[in-house]
Parts: sequence; C-alpha cells; structure tokens
Amino acid sequence: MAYFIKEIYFTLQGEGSHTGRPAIFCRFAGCNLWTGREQDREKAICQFCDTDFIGTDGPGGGTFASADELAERLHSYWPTGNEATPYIVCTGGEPLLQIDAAFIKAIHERSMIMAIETNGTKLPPAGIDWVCVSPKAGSDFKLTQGDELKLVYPQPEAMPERFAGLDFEHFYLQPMDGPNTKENTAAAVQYCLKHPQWKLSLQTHKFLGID
Ligand SMILES: C[S@@+](CC[C@H](N)C(=O)[O-])C[C@H]1O[C@@H](n2cnc3c(N)ncnc32)[C@H](O)[C@@H]1O
Ligand SMILES: Nc1nc2[nH]cc(C(=O)O)c2c(=O)[nH]1
Ligand code: SF4
Ligand SMILES: [Mg+2]
Repeated sequence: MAYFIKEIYFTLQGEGSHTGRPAIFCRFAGCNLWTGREQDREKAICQFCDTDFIGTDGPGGGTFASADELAERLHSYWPTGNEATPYIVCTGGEPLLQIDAAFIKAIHERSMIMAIETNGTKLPPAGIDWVCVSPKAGSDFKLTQGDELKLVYPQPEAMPERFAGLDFEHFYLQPMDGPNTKENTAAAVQYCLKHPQWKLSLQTHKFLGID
C-alpha cells in the first residue's frame, strides 16, 4: 500500500504526556472530519483545526510506495551516535486512515517506538506503543481506550464529563487555540483545579517557536 505523507520533521513533542521528548513527526495527509480547505471549515465536523494536512508537498513529504520505504525514511531523521530509541509520532490529518499492520511492523523491525495522535473515529490496528486520542464534538467517536485522552477545551458538545470514565491512563485538557486562546486556557486551568483527574496540556511548541 502507498502512504501519503504531508511532512516529516524532527522536533520536540509539544503536547500531552510526552511534552519535551525528541520525536520524529510523520504527518499523514487527509482527514475524515475536515477537507482541510478553508472554504469548507464552517461545514466541517471539526472546525478548529490548526494544521495544514492537504497534499504531500511539505518538508520531507511525499508518496511512499511501501511501509519499508516510509519506515526507512523516518529512521533517517534520528540523530546518529546516541543510545535513545527513535520515537515516531504519527499524526495528520488523521493517521488511522492510512496506518496498517505492515507499517507498524516496519517501524518495530527497525526498533523504533510508534505513537499516534488520533481523533478516535477509527479503531487502530494492534501494536501501537502510545495512543493519544482527541475526541471531536459531533464525530462518531469509537476509540474508548488508550494511553492518553487529550481533549481540546471547550467544545460544548464534547465536555470532559463525557470522557472521564473511559479507559485511559492520562486525561488532559488542551485549550482550544484560536481567537479565544487566553480565555480557553483560563477556563481549562479552572476545570483541572476543580476536577483533578484532568491535567493541563499546553501546545508548548507554539510558544517555543518550533514546529
Ligand atoms: C492536528 S491533530 C491531528 C491528529 C488527529 N486528527 C486528531 O485530531 O487528534 C493533532 C492534535 O492537535 C489538536 N488540535 C488541533 N487544532 C487545535 C487547536 N486549534 N487548539 C488546540 N489543539 C488543537 C488535536 O485535537 C490533536 O490533539
Ligand atoms: N511540536 C509539536 N508537537 C505536537 N504534538 C502533536 C502535534 C500534532 O500536530 O499532532 C504537534 C505538532 O504539530 N508539533
Ligand atoms: S480531526 Fe484532527 S486533523 Fe482532522 S480536522 Fe480535526 S484536529 Fe484537524
Ligand atoms: Mg500540531
């Protein structure tokens, strides 16, 4: 199977449990909750997306003919001469529209760790090492277990109470970035203080000025 990749880059994980961890980002093209075109945003299921995931034209992007070819390319982004195990974050767009068993196998054959960021509308194939689920209001939410649930806050039809009982190790609120970032951040802080099951996730890469 071919894989359509918007961009590949090496940076620090900016969000959630692994904030600060060096990671190779593999951004899959395409999403099932928005076309990615500005003129379609208003009628999209997910309307607050901060990401360009259309096409394969970003840095390191392209069409990869096989799982081995993509895994090999990802591996080449890890700095040589150190002991740490390469850590890959698959995101998008929606990575579970494309990730299959062959790709997971190709990652593990090269002794790399595979994490995903997903909207939770598709069930993942077995074997992914770290699953971060970020539910979206109005979507057909299916993935009720994983390592970390990272809810963008606030979403009136997807408030934290709906997700607090699900099978995750970590529960995060991530303030919705946009015209009301400051108010959303203050509201997320207040929610966490009242409901300490939830922790705050900030998009640290945005204020660090890294990708
Ligand atoms: C661009 S999405 C790609 C992965 C997947 N489609 C998803 O939604 O989880 C990566 C992460 O960014 C979050 N995100 C997107 N737009 C955001 C915004 N405006 N403010 C805060 N987080 C946002 C998503 O909820 C998700 O956790
Ligand atoms: N540094 C950095 N960390 C991230 N964590 C999740 C991201 C994403 O877009 O999925 C992201 C991103 O775009 N950049
Ligand atoms: S589901 Fe994820 S990639 Fe798709 S539009 Fe929403 S935030 Fe963006
Ligand atoms: Mg991002």
